Amino acid sequence: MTKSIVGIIGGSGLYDLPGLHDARWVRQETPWGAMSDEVLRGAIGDTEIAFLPRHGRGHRFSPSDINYRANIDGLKRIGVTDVVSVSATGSYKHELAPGTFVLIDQFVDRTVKRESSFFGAGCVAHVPFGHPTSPGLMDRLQAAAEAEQIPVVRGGTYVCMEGPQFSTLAESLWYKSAGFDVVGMTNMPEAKLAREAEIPYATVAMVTDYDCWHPDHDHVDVQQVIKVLLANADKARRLIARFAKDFPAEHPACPIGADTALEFALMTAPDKRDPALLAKLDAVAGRVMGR
Ligand SMILES: CSC[C@H]1O[C@H](OP(=O)(O)O)[C@H](O)[C@@H]1O
Ligand SMILES: Nc1ncnc2[nH]cnc12
Repeated sequence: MTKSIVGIIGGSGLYDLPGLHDARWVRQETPWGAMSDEVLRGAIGDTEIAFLPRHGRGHRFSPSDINYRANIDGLKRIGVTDVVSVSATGSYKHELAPGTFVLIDQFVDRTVKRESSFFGAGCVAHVPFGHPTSPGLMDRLQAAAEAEQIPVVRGGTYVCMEGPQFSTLAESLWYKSAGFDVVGMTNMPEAKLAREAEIPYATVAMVTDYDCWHPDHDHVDVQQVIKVLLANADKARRLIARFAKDFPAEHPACPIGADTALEFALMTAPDKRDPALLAKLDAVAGRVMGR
């Protein structure tokens, strides 16, 4: 049996998680460098929680500067079995108005300058990623939302741009015409790395604006984003608290096998693997090393 530890990665506007018992901020070292911040450890009900503010307390890291590998590796070292990301996003759909929560089921990665894999020269791996978020976690988030009477939209495509500037009008119209639902700057490569680390991942996207395509909203600015974030932060915390409280003590197997993603993924022959890289992969790939 693997004991559940629920990881929450808080995005813009969500830099702590009040209401944890036995709460303490804990520093976690990783071979990939520094995490965005210390991790807030504690519990909600009987469920152990590890909360990480993605941009660091005080919002110190821009989306391109976040050390996503350190963040995911650090959570893995702590024993986190499942991760929920809470993220601010722009919307490409009239019906996904500011204040709407969307459970993301697909991503499009438009980032260009981020380390997006733990693997590479010396140990090559290809994990399946057709379904990047875990339907098991989405079911539980949906149930938590229903219990808290928080409306959520199930399913949506999140396009991840590099930023930090918001989109041009041409980009915004392009993403909208492609059928994407929301835009953000952070969930890639985070979700890819979680999959490589065999941690089921889900995203609650909080719509904060209509980006710049909307005829009544000429451009997006941070002030407007923060206003919507603050108005919805309480709702997000209630959703997370209920989700965590109802989470099973034993890690529930991911229905799409995100927690065994490395099973057939390693390509490099055992005798050709680079010992230095293997040493760094002890947490992420320890389960399958030596095969
Ligand atoms: C403050 S608006 C732009 C900022 O917010 C989102 O971050 P997160 O996903 O961590 O909530 C977006 O991706 C940008 O980083
Ligand atoms: N319009 C937008 N574009 C990119 N990231 C965002 N985060 C919140 N709103 C956003």
